[in-house]
Amino acid sequence: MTSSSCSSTSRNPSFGVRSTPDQFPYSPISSYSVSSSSRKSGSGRNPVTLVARSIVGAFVDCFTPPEPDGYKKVEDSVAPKVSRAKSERRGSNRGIYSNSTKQKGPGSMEFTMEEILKATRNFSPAFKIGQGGFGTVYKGRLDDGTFVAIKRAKQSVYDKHLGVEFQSEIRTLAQVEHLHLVKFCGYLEHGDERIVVVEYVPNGTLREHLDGVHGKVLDLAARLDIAIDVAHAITYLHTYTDHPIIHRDIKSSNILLTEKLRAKVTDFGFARLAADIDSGATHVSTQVKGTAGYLDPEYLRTYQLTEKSDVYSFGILLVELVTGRRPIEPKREPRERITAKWALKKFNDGDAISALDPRLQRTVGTNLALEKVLELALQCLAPRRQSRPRMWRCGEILWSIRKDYRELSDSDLRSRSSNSQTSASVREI
Ligand SMILES: Nc1ncnc2c1ncn2[C@@H]1O[C@H](COP(=O)(O)OP(=O)(O)OP(=O)(O)O)[C@@H](O)[C@H]1O
Repeated sequence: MTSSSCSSTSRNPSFGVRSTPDQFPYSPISSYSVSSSSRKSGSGRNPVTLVARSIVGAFVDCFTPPEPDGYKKVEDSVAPKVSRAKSERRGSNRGIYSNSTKQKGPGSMEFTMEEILKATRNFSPAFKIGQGGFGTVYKGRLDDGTFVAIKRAKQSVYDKHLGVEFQSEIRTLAQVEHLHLVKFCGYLEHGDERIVVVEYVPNGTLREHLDGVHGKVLDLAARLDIAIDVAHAITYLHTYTDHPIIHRDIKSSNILLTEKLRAKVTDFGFARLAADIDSGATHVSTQVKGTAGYLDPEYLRTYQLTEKSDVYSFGILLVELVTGRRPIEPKREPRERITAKWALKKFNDGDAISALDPRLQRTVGTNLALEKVLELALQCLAPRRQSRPRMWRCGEILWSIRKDYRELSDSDLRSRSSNSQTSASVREI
């Protein structure tokens, strides 16, 4: 098998591909419930209320004013330089990916420049599908007919990070395989060129769908499916063998959708193996990375990176899913600018429904699911990481929310159809 394939069997065994792609080490539990009445009372005794209050405070304390577009990457800005020891450790990996291993053997994941140029028609602008922090993204077609996304690093990324980020993304992508993570197809390191080839996911990003770019509004059932897919993908990363992987940049523009509106998490540029992070005696990360609006305030304060930082970003994503709004909306009136703070205050006041995306239909099932999703978001956004649930637990809770939502929607549908049958027979009489 050559690199011109994006099937899982093309993996180079030396990367240690996991053999169980979509295993999910737990079963759904339907015992999760929300008592909206106790929350409404605002007595302050309900732990959820207490957490809500401290979260609202934390948003005020920790919020960093956004760049004009509200979505600028935070990169290296507050962080000390990578230690020499760390750079050297990373440098020692170069042999795996560098041009010195240019001979392509069976099972190689290294593409040739010719293959890339052919697939993108010489990086034709007509094949360009996106632009991100890493560089330009092209849609390409391999010789076997497979469509792929070809991510070409911009020069500044290469200059600034000396390929570290590239190698980080390659190392991570090559090790993971899960139905809801974009599949890695291969890479190219050639002179100043750094290129990653991944599975092409055809239906745009979650953010585009929430913005209505693709026409049809995502209904709540699809949004719950997406939340569950993402929870499963991150659980997989966090429970990855002995070395949990922390994604570090969970956000709606990093969730790609398939034609069936199922999610695939992408952009491992910032991902780190927990072993990498914790290799120093201090357990302190050397670089703060992520996207404004999604960043864990405790990570910002302490530089300590754990899986719970992804849980925090996931909490922001949950709020985005039910409100439809971006995490930061600079054009809104001040009390609505930080979406999570605004929505959780509504929830805390017993008025969650007014935070619901206005394009979603208001039904009993929708209201209940909305409340439960916001309660979960509240837990994910707890200021102290110890109070946040683990990612697998988020998956379980969401599974249960979806189950209840489906049951309520079905019974709603049944009662509507029996009502319409009754009125039809009344008319006949
Ligand atoms: N695998 C893919 N399949 C289809 N389209 C993709 C794929 N990967 C990226 N894209 C498109 O290219 C765009 C840019 O992707 P990229 O991951 O480089 O940047 P980003 O996540 O949007 O931004 P940043 O890197 O700054 O976080 C995406 O928004 C998406 O439209």
